[in-house]
Amino acid sequence: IDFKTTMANAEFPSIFLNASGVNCMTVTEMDEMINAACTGGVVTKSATPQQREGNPQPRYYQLEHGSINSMGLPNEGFPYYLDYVTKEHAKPTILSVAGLKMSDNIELLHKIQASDYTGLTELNLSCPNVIGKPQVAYDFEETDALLAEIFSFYTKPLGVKLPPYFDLVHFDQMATILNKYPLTHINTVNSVGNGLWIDIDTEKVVIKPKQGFGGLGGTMILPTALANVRAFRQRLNPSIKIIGTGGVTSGADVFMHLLCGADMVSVGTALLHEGVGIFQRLTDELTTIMAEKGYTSIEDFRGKVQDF
Ligand SMILES: CC(C)(C)CCc1c(C(=O)O)[nH]c(=O)[nH]c1=O
Repeated sequence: IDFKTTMANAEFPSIFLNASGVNCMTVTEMDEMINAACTGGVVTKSATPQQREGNPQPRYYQLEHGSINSMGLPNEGFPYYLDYVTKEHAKPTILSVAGLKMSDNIELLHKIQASDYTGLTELNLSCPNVIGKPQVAYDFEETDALLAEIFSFYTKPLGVKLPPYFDLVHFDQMATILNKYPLTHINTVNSVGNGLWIDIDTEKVVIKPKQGFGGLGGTMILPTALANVRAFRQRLNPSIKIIGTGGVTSGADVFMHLLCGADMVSVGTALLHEGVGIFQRLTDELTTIMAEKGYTSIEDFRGKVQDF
């Protein structure tokens, strides 16, 4: 079965990607993603202007049904990732960027615009905002202003990474804003923000940063991820593609993301646990489901989830 997907000027040989942050910090990890079977390419760790150590450890913890993290944007710095994605690779790259403040985002996109990189870029809108205001993606005016400024000069393929929303009116408000801009895609969802887990033997939280508050990933966020993929597919211009992220551990989960309208599917927590072999397994499991249902192409069912 042909799992090839085109987004903007990039042809991905498979629908599968890593979720930014997992298996994409170094050249070695990014090359491993590209060279692995059944991957469509690689998404870089969100790059900040300078290299960052990130938060003190423990900053990631595996739960029974997922994960919690407060990594703090550890990364090798923007030049490292721009250099990597500008080189030739066997599969497409998506350069993820995250400013620590508004001016960082503008500065990074000016640099990409001026660079030789012609591939896709993804702006992580979970980036922090001014103190006292929520992350940018939860500040609709700020998101609108940021995208307006970016698209006043940026002409290369650009998508945004979104946190989950939990109110139908927020889906309406965010989609109204996103539909104003020539985005290649959205990537939804980022981790479910500020969860908390406790080790009852020690009665302590399980990660050190932020008094134990961290983003949730894995199986437990799949219903939230599916809702966000479907809600935005229903609301966004068809020209804006969707990378479905969140809670994928099986071919059935991939099938649900695709039924909700995802064009590509990325894997985070399960990739960290299983390694890049997971992409062959997901491909095999999805192929089996499609064969059982008599589907010969993803177009036979993409976005066709039915109401009850
Ligand atoms: C949460 C931020 C540190 C502002 C952005 C980076 C990021 C992180 C991280 O580096 O802590 N973890 C996530 O699950 N998603 C993210 O987007």
